[in-house]
Amino acid sequence: MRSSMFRSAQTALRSRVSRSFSSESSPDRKVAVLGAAGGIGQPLALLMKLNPLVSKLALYDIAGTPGVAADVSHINTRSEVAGYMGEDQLGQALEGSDVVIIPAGVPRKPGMTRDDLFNINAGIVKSLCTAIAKYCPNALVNMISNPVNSTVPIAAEIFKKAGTYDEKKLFGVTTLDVVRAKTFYAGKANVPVNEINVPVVGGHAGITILPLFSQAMPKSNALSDEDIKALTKRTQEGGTEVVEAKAGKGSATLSMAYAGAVFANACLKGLNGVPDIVECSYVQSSITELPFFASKVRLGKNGVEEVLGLGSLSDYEKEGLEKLIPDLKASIEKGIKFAKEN
Ligand SMILES: NC(=O)c1ccc[n+]([C@@H]2O[C@H](COP(=O)([O-])OP(=O)(O)OC[C@H]3O[C@@H](n4cnc5c(N)ncnc54)[C@H](O)[C@@H]3O)[C@@H](O)[C@H]2O)c1
Ligand SMILES: O=C(O)C[C@H](O)C(=O)O
Repeated sequence: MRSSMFRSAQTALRSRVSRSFSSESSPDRKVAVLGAAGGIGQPLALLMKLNPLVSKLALYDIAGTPGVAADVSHINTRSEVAGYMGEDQLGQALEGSDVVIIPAGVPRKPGMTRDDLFNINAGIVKSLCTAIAKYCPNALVNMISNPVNSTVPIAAEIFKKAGTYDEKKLFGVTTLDVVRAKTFYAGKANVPVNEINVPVVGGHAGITILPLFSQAMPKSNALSDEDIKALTKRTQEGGTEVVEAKAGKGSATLSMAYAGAVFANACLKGLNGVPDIVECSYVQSSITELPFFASKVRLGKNGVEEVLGLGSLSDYEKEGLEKLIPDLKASIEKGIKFAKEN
């Protein structure tokens, strides 16, 4: 009698606990991080381990993942963690993935542009995307490796060649530009940083990064045209600011891991059917003459549900948009050419 009372009390307690951690009842989701032992990869692995929407976390790199995986796996959160090292284990890392995040590749040093990374990173992205097409063709791909303006078109071409391309599932991660725009705007306009929304459109390099401060919410009347120009320039050069401060030790890693985790979380929520998930991302697009463009995107069960338009732009932003088109076009064409020829 007492033991059956004890058992039913235990069952009630267990269901109360599982209700209070509603994530435990959210669907199983596998996330793979490719380049997981790197400067971005490690803190991103940590942040994804903290995400209750993740049930399996696969950490892949060419070296160093057993240690990172062992370390992260001791954290008492939902996901099971496994490390995979070397090409032989790439298939296993990818199989069954819902979201694949790619921060694999070399970072900039002072004096370099993101395009200077093309020669090395294009090849890395090509081989990783070839494996994605084979082992998890339905996964949402979050591309972080630079130059994003070219690596996303490369990925699209590789998937087309493999016959698995779905434009709804390929994303260039430009969230760090949004994170920066919000931080810099809050500092200047003296508004609470956690309430700010600023769309950033275009691409992810120099003048192709176009923050739309005219659409910033909450609005601030305290900013002059000169302030907006300075904020725009700082957002466009945010990556270079970090590269120079790190003085040869790489580029943004911690803020990028945060931004990557924010974007992956949005993808997971969309997959799980949470409504109204909108983030800026560099995706296949028809809102300008360019085949790829970053703008606000509504995320859903299949990835991109809707690519949102640009909204109304200030004259300064219209000018910025016109200027960025040839730059971004050239980077897209370079990526496509590489993928077609290699
Ligand atoms: N999209 C963005 O906003 C953004 C922001 C910051 C950095 N980045 C880019 O992210 C990339 C990574 O930066 P990082 O600072 O982490 O560099 P890092 O050198 O610290 O780490 C890169 C990792 O990639 C791994 N790697 C190399 N080739 C690989 C392969 N074939 N398969 C799997 N892993 C491989 C390396 O072993 C290393 O661990 C760079 O290209 C950088 O420019 C993009
Ligand atoms: O600037 C870089 O090279 C890295 C990244 O693209 C960034 O914006 O921080």
